[in-house]
Amino acid sequence: MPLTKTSSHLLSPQAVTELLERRSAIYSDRPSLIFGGELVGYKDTPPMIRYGERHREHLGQWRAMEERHMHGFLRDILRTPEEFLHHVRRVVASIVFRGGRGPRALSLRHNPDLQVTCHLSPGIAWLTREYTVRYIPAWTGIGFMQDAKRFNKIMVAIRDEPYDMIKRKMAEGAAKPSFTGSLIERDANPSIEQELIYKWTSSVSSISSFFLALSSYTDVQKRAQEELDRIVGRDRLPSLEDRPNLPYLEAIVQEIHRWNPVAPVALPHRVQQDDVYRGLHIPGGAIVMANSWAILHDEALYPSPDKFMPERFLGDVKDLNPDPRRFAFGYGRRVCPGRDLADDTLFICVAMTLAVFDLRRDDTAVEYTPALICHPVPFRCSITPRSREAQALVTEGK
Ligand code: HEM
Repeated sequence: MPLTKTSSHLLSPQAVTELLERRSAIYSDRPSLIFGGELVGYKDTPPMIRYGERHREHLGQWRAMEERHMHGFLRDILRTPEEFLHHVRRVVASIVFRGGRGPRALSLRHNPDLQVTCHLSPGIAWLTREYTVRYIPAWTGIGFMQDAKRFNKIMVAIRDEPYDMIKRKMAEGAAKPSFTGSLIERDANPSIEQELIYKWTSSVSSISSFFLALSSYTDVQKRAQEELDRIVGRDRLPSLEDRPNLPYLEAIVQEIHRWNPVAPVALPHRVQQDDVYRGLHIPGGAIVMANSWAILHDEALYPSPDKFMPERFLGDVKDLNPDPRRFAFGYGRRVCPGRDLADDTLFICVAMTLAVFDLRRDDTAVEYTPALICHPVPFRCSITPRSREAQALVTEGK
């Protein structure tokens, strides 16, 4: 564990558990990020605010709404399968901040900058101590300052537009049920709710990974479809209630969280006072990064870590293959409050999609954008209905 005044990298489950979880009272602050925080506009979002400034709320259960949106997603895919990545973005946006689907989600269509977080390469986002960068005007033409200005504009639009629309509709009594709407109802103070929407890109990434993995590993796909046919049958779509009876699908969801984690180094934690871990002095103010990717790809914990192998979670070997959700959603008091929503959304997407579609890819390349939040590089994937009956389930809906 290399330690410096400014940053420490935790590479083992023991270190993240001991420091970020057991000692979370002092390891839950965030450092201030100049580029990714202030300049781009993430500064006052829940992931970036200093510890103790605001209280987080846990997300509620949204099963029926998730299933309804996911069914709409299947219809979209049936109509224009080649646009599946766009449909993924829209369904996640719909689940997080709107009950209905319509022009606002569509207005973001084909906007490459939507993947704003992809561009926050760790190198740039880590300009935490370079306070001078804040004062370099964009007109100097220095690349990242222009990027910051452009990203900031998009961030403000992504942040404010859907939220303002839901608020307006609620005032008119015309709002459909949505996650954001329910939060507004509970607390009229907009700060937390408004900003929760930032994170929906994380779920987009994990659902895109599902399409990438399952279209490449067709043997996994076949086994999942066999389980779905046996347990759910072919005359209805699966629901979240089926989840406990679908262990192989559950294992696929875990493997997606592990294989290419959305947030490979989680988000930085800042220790608030001097501390000692295994004889090492950790100075107050140090930035502590948990390298979740390294843990989730540790050969000693997950044998053949680069392979997409859901069956690793079906065995019961002590100390092997721990549930990756322990690491993929972050740590201690800053753990992701959207984890249940995100995990359910991923499960129902995997189950419904595989129940009715076959996925196939000729290309086997697996490439991700290097960033704080990683996405698969856009790829092609053929998506076809499994049968006439499956197609009818999508169009008629049961
Ligand atoms: C697969 C999907 C997702 C993954 C893998 C994920 C992962 C993470 C990670 C690693 C963190 C940092 C935790 C830490 O600092 O230790 C985080 C924070 C956060 N996530 Fe998620 N997330 C996902 C989806 C969501 C969704 C759908 C929402 C909201 C609707 C959400 C809301 C948040 C918020 C508000 C924080 C900041 C918490 C804090 O700093 O106290 N996330 N997430």
